[in-house]
Amino acid sequence: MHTVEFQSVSKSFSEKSIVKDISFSMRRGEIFGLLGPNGAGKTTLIRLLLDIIRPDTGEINVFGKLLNPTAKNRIGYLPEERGLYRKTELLDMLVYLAQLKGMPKKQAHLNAESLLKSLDFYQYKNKKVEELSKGMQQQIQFLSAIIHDPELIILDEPFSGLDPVNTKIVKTKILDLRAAGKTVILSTHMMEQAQTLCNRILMLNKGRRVLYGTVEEIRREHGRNSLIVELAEKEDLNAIREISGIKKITESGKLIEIFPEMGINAQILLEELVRRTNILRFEQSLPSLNDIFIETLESALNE
Ligand SMILES: Nc1ncnc2c1ncn2[C@@H]1O[C@H](COP(=O)(O)OP(=O)(O)OP(=O)(O)O)[C@@H](O)[C@H]1O
Repeated sequence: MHTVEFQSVSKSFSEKSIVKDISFSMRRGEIFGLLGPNGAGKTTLIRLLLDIIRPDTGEINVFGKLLNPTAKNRIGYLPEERGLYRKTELLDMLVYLAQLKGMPKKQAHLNAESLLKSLDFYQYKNKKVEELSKGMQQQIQFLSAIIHDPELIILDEPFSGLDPVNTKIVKTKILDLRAAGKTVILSTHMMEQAQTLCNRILMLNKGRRVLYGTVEEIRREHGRNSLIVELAEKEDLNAIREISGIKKITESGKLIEIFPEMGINAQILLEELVRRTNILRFEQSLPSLNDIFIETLESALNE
């Protein structure tokens, strides 16, 4: 069973098509990246998923069924526009939010205490939200999205406004959620975070699906099919030049990058290299998600 499944979903506002025939599915226990430039339709897609707006056509299933009020209590949402009860004390607010999602008060209390402790915020439990720094408020907002122990957690730009230390803390929390079998949707413009955290991604551009798959698959598909090799001895470079099927070799210090000719598999080339030279290290050169993001948008511009 998929945690979330969109089948040919489309949505227009005032006859302007915003989400165009989108299909994808999400598995339990994965971090799913929702990527795309400003205005691509990511928030609209999240609103569709949360049943805040309805699709014009297509079907959305959550936890294997059409979205219903019980399912909504199993979802946690950190919206892009933040909003907390500023005059309320931390612990009380978290308990209240969990109860709103159907959790009994006693359990809500236990959860709130445990989460506050996990971020080392327990000492602030009786502070009002407005007395906290912006970064702390941001983290409290994150906690308020998971206070009721949801199975599906939607995080819209969870790192915005956080310094590197707090970014790391939130990142660790997201990984903990995945380890606990939760499904996490991460909508972000921070490609580095998406690359390291996400199992799979969906990238939208102008409401259309332009990339979809595992990060690994997508990086390989967009790979340059080149090899980066560290040689024990520089003289080996001459031996490499004698290998047929190599289009180009570039050098950068101890590392060389070898570009095979069209139709030549990098793996076969590697076997030849190992036979003829003393290789200390090799890796297949893969583009970053950031490079792929830019390349995909640029090629869409030229269409
Ligand atoms: N309720 C609405 N009525 C009319 N147009 C809307 C509505 N909601 C969204 N849009 C339009 O849909 C498009 C996609 O917006 P959306 O907020 O989904 O993009 P996004 O990918 O989340 O962007 P960002 O990264 O900037 O947050 C935008 O052009 C926006 O103006």
